[in-house]
Amino acid sequence: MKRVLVNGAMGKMGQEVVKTVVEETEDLLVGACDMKGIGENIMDLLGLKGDRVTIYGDLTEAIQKTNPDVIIDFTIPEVVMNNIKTGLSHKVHMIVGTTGITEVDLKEIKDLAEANNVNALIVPNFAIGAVLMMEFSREAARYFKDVEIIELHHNQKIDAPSGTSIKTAELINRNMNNCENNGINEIERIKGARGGNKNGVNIHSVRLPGLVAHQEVIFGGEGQTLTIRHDSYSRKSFMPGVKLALKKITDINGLVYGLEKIL
Ligand SMILES: NC(=O)C1=CN([C@@H]2O[C@H](COP(=O)(O)OP(=O)(O)OC[C@H]3O[C@@H](n4cnc5c(N)ncnc54)[C@H](OP(=O)(O)O)[C@@H]3O)[C@@H](O)[C@H]2O)C=CC1
Ligand SMILES: O=C(O)C1=N[C@H](C(=O)O)C[C@H](O)C1
Repeated sequence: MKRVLVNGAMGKMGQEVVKTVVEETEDLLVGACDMKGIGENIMDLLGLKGDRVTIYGDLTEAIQKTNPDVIIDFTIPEVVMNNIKTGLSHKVHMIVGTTGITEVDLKEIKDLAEANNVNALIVPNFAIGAVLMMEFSREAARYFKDVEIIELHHNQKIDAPSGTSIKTAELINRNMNNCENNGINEIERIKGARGGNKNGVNIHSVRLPGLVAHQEVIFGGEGQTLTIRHDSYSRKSFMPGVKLALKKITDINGLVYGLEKIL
């Protein structure tokens, strides 16, 4: 049984994770941290049965008061690296779903995890379908020279493009040597109309109420296109991945990036 602290516990993902840890795992929720509900009992707030779990407003204090084995972080890109450093330096394993972690950050996380003899599992997308969509896209990239990504999310999402689309572009780029430029001098009449570009792959971000988390990867070739699409219709789609991460966090060694590595 692991002692679990959820950071960002009152957010959209955090609440779902808290419920899942309490109701669907053998692990023990010992702490919660968020900017909302500080001092309150999250069990009451979310209508859950069990002992009191206080919401702290400061991660260091939460760690000191609750002595967790694992922190699950779903906060915001601006603070996630600080959270990871705080957790690892207190020798707590980190499971991180929050976006905004760069390749440079990953190197720093790896070193810190190893120095403190704890593990960090960084997962851009916990939905198994999304992991497969990324894997299939990486494979398809061997056979096409042109690709664009459309990612679509709920209108409360603060960052763009999504972490998933960035990881997809990185994976595609490893297998596609020629996705940089088709040689046309394009005229972009409205700035941003052609999206942003990561590793030679254009990414277009849609934000609308009604959506949860969706992505299309469209490959183009002569006379044909191949579309690989994944849809998360509810945040429940991420929970099997979170539970798997919780199960495996003590078995991995140092830093692991991506759910596919522990499937
Ligand atoms: N890997 C995956 O599979 C998934 C990843 N995500 C990512 O997870 C992150 C969270 O998403 P979501 O739940 O939708 O976002 P929310 O905005 O709903 O939740 C974030 C929560 O973190 C809180 N928070 C902000 N700063 C801190 C801090 N310093 N310490 C503790 N808590 C803090 C926020 O409080 P307040 O609002 O008061 O600032 C809020 O309650 C995003 O980066 C998102 O992209 C989302 C879904 C799946
Ligand atoms: O903010 C979200 O909702 C999501 N964020 C992650 C991302 O940016 O890729 C994962 C998923 O798409 C949901």
